[in-house]
Amino acid sequence: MELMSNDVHKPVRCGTSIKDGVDKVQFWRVFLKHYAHPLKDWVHMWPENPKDYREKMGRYCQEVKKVGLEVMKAIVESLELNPSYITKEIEDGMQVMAVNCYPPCPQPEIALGLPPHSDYSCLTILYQSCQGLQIMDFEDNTWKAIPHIPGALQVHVGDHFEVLSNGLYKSVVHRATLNRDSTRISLTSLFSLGMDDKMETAKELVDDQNPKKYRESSFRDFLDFLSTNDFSEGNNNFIDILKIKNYN
Ligand SMILES: O=C(O)CCC(=O)C(=O)O
Ligand SMILES: [Fe+2]
Repeated sequence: MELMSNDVHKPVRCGTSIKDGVDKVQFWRVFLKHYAHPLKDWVHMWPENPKDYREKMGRYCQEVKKVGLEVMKAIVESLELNPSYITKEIEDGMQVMAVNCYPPCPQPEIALGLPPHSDYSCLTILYQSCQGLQIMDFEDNTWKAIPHIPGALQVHVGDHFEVLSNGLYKSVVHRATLNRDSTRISLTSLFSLGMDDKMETAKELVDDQNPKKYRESSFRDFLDFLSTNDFSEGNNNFIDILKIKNYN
């Protein structure tokens, strides 16, 4: 498998778990990840099999990007920021597509497909083929299963919108659970600014009463974090290293 790689900086790669053979704890997942925007820059690097993969996934990526942009613009507007605020950077930004496959697991109660985490993105749009996604409800600190509704897409705020909004929006903590008898597939589309564009808290949302709560960071900063973070050692969230301690 020529695309197998633990190098998280590769624009197209597949693997098992998160960094198989590197992390101490392994997760019950096989995945393919690839960049998707602008499509023409990346599509030739995607798998050639199945034969219609590039065409169908290309279409999905372009359509889901349109939905993502609408939602992201609405969030920026809800923060009462100028509508043109970072819109161009978001439009031109990165789109990463993760195709996750979780095979049937003989002991689903003692394993996970993915550990609890929040996404680094501004926004994530997820499709699941059957139930398995859970989100942490901080009202009562319990996991809530996201029901499988055919054709429905799940939308998550990611770390970079938590940073932009100075914590008015919180990134969604989620995990992937497993099924005993069936394979589960999810398609995760992550939208962020460009590779080296720093996401920072909107200046309009910072004043004496509301000090800046987060450090700025880019998608590349996240990848550097991912390449060294061991998900078995607890403190796994990118957002936690962005938090300015006195204010969080
Ligand atoms: O498979 C799922 O439901 C979750 C996938 C996910 O969290 C991710 O790809 O970041
Ligand atoms: Fe995720």
